Amino acid sequence: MYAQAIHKLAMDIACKLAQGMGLASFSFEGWPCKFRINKYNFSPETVNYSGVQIHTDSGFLTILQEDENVGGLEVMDKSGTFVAVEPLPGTLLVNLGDTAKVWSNGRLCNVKHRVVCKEPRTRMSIASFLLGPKEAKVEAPAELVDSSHPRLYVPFFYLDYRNLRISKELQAGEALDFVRANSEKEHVPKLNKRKD
Ligand SMILES: O=C(O)CCC(=O)C(=O)O
Ligand SMILES: [Fe+2]
Repeated sequence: MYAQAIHKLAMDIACKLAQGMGLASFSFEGWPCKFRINKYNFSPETVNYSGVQIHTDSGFLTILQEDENVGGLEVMDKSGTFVAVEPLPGTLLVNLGDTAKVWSNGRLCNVKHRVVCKEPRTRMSIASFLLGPKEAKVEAPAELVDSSHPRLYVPFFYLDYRNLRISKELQAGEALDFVRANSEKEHVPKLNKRKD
């Protein structure tokens, strides 16, 4: 089954990322996946218009199966320039989200991206998101925190953070400012407390 295979792949990639950071025994058990099939009804009227506005993904990592024929995905590079991702049949594309940035204590980058209508053809994509832990808080493991790498973000529940992004309408990673450690913004304590 596609969903099972992609979930396993997402877990494998996450484990390899953790291994690469010296955390060979870190487990992503209990980090759920969510799947979304995107259909863009692009037409002559929508050419050059936005299909999906600039955003980061809120979870840990995303595996994108892009349309094999119709491009449109653009990824922002370090200089702030959008780079088009051309369709490449037989490949999957992986990008990291806000949760990866927090979990890695700022070492991994949450990539900004968007979809633009390039041509008047229907475009499909499948996005598979490895989100944040369901029961535990999102936080950098102790191994990634020391005096030269102080903890950058206060631990939070993934769902609270996702709701914060939605309520503040900050979809491109700016909501991370609200969970920054030593933030002078007042809203950190206002992250909704979970009832359980
Ligand atoms: O359709 C795409 O290529 C990207 C979709 C996307 O960024 C998303 O669903 O978060
Ligand atoms: Fe996305």
